[in-house]
Amino acid sequence: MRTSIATVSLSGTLTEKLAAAARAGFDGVEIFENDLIGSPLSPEEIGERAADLGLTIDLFQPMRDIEAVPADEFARNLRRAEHKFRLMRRLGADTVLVCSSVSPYAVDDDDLAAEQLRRLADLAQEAGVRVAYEALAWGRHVSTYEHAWRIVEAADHPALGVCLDSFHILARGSDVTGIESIPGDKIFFLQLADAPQMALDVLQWSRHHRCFPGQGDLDVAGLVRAAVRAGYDGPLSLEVFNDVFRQADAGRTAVDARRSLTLLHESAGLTAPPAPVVPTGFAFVEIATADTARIAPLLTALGFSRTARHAGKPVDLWEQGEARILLNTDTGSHRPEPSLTAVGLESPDPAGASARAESLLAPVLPRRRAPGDAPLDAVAAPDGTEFFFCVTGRPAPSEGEATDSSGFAGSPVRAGWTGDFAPAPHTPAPIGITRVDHVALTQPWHHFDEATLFHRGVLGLRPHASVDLADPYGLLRSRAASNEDGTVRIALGVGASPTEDPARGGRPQHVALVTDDLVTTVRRALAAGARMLPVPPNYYDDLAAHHEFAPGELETYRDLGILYDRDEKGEFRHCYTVTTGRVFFELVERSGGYDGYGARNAPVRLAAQHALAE
Ligand SMILES: O=C(O)c1ccc(O)c(O)c1
Ligand SMILES: [Mg+2]
Repeated sequence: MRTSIATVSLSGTLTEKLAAAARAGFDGVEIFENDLIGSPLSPEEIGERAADLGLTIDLFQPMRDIEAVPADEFARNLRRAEHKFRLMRRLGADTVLVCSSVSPYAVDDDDLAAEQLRRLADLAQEAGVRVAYEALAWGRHVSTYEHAWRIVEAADHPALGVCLDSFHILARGSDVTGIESIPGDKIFFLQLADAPQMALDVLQWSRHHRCFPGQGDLDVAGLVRAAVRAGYDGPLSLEVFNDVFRQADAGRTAVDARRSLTLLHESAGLTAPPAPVVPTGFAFVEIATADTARIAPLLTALGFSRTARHAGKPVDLWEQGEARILLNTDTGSHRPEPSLTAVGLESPDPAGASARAESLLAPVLPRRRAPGDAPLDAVAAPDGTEFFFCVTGRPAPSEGEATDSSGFAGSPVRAGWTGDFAPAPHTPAPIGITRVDHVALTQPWHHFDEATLFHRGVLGLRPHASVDLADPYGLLRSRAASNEDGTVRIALGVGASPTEDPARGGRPQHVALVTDDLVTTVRRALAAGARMLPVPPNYYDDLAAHHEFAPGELETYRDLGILYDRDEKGEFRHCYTVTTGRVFFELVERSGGYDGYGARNAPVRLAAQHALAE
């Protein structure tokens, strides 16, 4: 279906908003009156600008407090409407949105509302425009779509229909199946917005916390399906009032919005992008550092060995079990401190994953690869982290196929990305780490919703509930996304962080590593010289109040700085290294199907990191 976006959803001047919407691939826009009033361009010039950009003006809005008012008030409203209808002709907009009245003069009289809307529609018809009546969830007497439709049906005028807005409908918990009994040609417009579930006054909720479909908790796709079944064939238009988007870069927001609509088309059973490809594990985590000496000793103490070096680039592969870390010293001058720059995801279909990413407007990265390297498909996430779709340990090609000088088969059938690496002599000294558990990526505060949608839509992960974690200097919001069996887990965090140091390039990220026996692994790490994060004794007093431990168990945890959590399924033991540059490591032991991340311990960890950074 055609796509549209309300100018209120984007930041900037009207011309900036139009340009951003067009660049992101929208077909049309809803023009908010305030954007027009504040523009130096005449209505004709705005219409021309939109047309030059290939955008239609699908809606002009809003007109307020029109209906069910005393006669003298209504006469003034008609005068105002006449003026606006002329403006719409100059602009080239043929539909106007009329919100249900919030006026103190409005009376609870459906017959009067229908009669006055009919007279408004007469005037609109003369001016060659149509009126779409929308029930605001906080309308004085009309606050549901069913009620708005009863009035429109009674008015029975060809230039009068309803505007359905998913926020107003779903925020009130209305049943959307009633939409199917509205004739499709009387649904003049469909506005779409999602929102996180909040126990908030509905007006405040609507004006500040709307988000793009797929970023909140409302079933926007179900509503779209109902409207399509009713026969609606107009644009799917995003109308998102959001404090963050009002400040963010309009170009980026428009791309995020357009991605949301593509995913909405998919979940509503309309057109679908290439199918999602769910990753099946971590292939590698890449840390960039100008100087490997900054991080190599820690990796060694954690039991990693440098097993291979890239044939053509200054990149070392460090391995232990199935945990693989790339140390990349090709950082340029802007990233001297160790930082987490890329994640390799095991993909059953890298080309398919890349095709989906591209159709969802994810920035597909230039290959920057030498001829002969294994092809790697990669995209940039909203925080700049590069995600590679790869296959590790692809079976060696059969006898007789061409091999290159390194002994590996030539492209395209070669041993996956590891085929680009030449083995390095090493003596393994593992300490029990088996694989990567999760990667924690801190997000720029104004890209959190975008990042959630990206990880779900582009990477094929399922987002979990968002949790708020107390930090001595603020609140950290964290939201994990994972595949079904938990072999890929990414924790997205945003908010103040005690160890944030802009001079070092931002907040720390971390890599969590799995061990089946944390106590033994930590002892070995400490013996090998790893510096672990000290945990205050008060934490263990508190732990003793909450749980019973075997004799000596709690003391062991206290000695080693191990944190503990339990859920209905199992137990979680974890601890942290100190931070190096922008990176630290977590060691985790999950047992019995524990599915969380130790959220209750996060405030202690954040405080401990802060204490150390002082
Ligand atoms: O918040 C408002 O006033 C408002 C205005 C126009 C809309 O379409 C809407 O959904 C809300
Ligand atoms: Mg609306």
